[in-house]
Amino acid sequence: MPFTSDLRVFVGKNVVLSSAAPPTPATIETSKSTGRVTAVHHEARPKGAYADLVSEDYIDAGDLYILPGLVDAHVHLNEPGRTDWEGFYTGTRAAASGGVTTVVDMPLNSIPPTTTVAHLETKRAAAQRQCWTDVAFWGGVIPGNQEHLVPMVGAGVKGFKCFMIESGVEEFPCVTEADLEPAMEALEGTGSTLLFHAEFDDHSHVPAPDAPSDSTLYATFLASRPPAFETAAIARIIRLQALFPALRCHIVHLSAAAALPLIRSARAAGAKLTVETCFHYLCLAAADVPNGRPEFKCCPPIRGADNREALWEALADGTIDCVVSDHSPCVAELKRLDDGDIMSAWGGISTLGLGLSLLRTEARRRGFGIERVVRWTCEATAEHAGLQERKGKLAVGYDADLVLWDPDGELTCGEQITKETLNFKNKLTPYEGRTLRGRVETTVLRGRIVYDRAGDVRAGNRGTVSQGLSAG
Ligand SMILES: NC(=O)NC(NC(N)=O)C(=O)[O-]
Ligand SMILES: [Zn+2]
Ligand SMILES: [Zn+2]
Repeated sequence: MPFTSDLRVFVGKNVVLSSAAPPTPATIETSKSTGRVTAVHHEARPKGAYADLVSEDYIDAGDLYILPGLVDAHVHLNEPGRTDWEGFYTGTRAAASGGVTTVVDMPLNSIPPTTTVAHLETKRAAAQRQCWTDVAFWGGVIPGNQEHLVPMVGAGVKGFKCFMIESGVEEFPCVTEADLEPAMEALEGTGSTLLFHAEFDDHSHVPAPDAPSDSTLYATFLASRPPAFETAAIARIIRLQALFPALRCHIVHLSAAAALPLIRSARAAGAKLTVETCFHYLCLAAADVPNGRPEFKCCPPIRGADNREALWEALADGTIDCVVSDHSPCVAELKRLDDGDIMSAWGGISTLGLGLSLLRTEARRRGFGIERVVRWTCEATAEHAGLQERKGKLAVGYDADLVLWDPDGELTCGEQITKETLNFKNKLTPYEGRTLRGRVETTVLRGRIVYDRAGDVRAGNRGTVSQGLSAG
């Protein structure tokens, strides 16, 4: 009987179930009560095969592709404390509008930062009933919080971020090796992961005598955070990791291609080292950054076009595991839009909800199929965040998190006046005015529509907040 059926079916001609195969016809059966995938058939079954179902439970994607929902493993939602920069409601809504069904929140920029179990609970409480996606949390390692780390693992954080250079917010100081060693020792046996903001100024870098000094020039900022900061940090990480080989170490937001040989040789020697880069390092280049535009400021910086292409090669060969947004917004005043002072502006780029279209646009130009994009933004990020048993692909037992996606649809990022496609809170982004190819039409979280481009986000279909080892 239709009214008693627990079944909801998604059917498509072009379905990417995982990165293992290019788009193929498929039928995905889901349970409305559990929100999970219950069966996958490798054919597009007609409505007649499900005669009992009411039409809203038989969703035919037609010419749209069906992809797994993205897992964005690096997002700063900043609530509580800096909710005017971004919050759970607006941030996850922006995520859902871009096909992201899970975000993993960074431990800093909120007040308090996620550095104790009590602070984690404060953040979870703030997130309740606000989220359009599933949300999980990274913890933080700061000087002096080492006794809080193992309890935070027990409370469900997916790993820990630390900084090797100042973070930009005083509540989240950077660590020295003296802080790191006990933290790594404490974490080594837990199965957790340590994430490094890998920039370190060992003062070996001497600025060129003709280095620019005008603080509105992008070149001034670029010269102030050279690749040597990243290579020095990564060399230290590799050296430290050798002391704690069972602890997986992860480099967040890699920008400098100069560090790739170090990473390759450490991995070849068996180091448990993983790496992410960001949409902006793959889609932008220093020469395209206008002066006086701090929307393009992030740390480490966007470098040259050759560097960008070397990052693509490293993605292709698996040296870089995954791609994330590092959505780290702030209010307009701190971006110094009034005077364009990039040196004083907040470092962080806003991208949440644009990543799939951005990466697809650039990947296609380089000959990569959509299944590779699924690898880098769904599967590998789910693995990195320890969510790979429920998230990142469409298979029996997995959450029914999926995206109906138009490969040819145009997405214009924020027209000057309406900025209507930018769903995050502070509508400042380096992509403003760009037209991308590939557009999310509908986002489904655990079998329920949470975003529909035509109808916008539907009230009442909210995500839930992670309480434990899965995002849900
Ligand atoms: N305090 C921050 O949010 N920093 C972030 N800022 C960037 N990436 O510019 C980051 O992840 O390091
Ligand atoms: Zn960072
Ligand atoms: Zn970040």
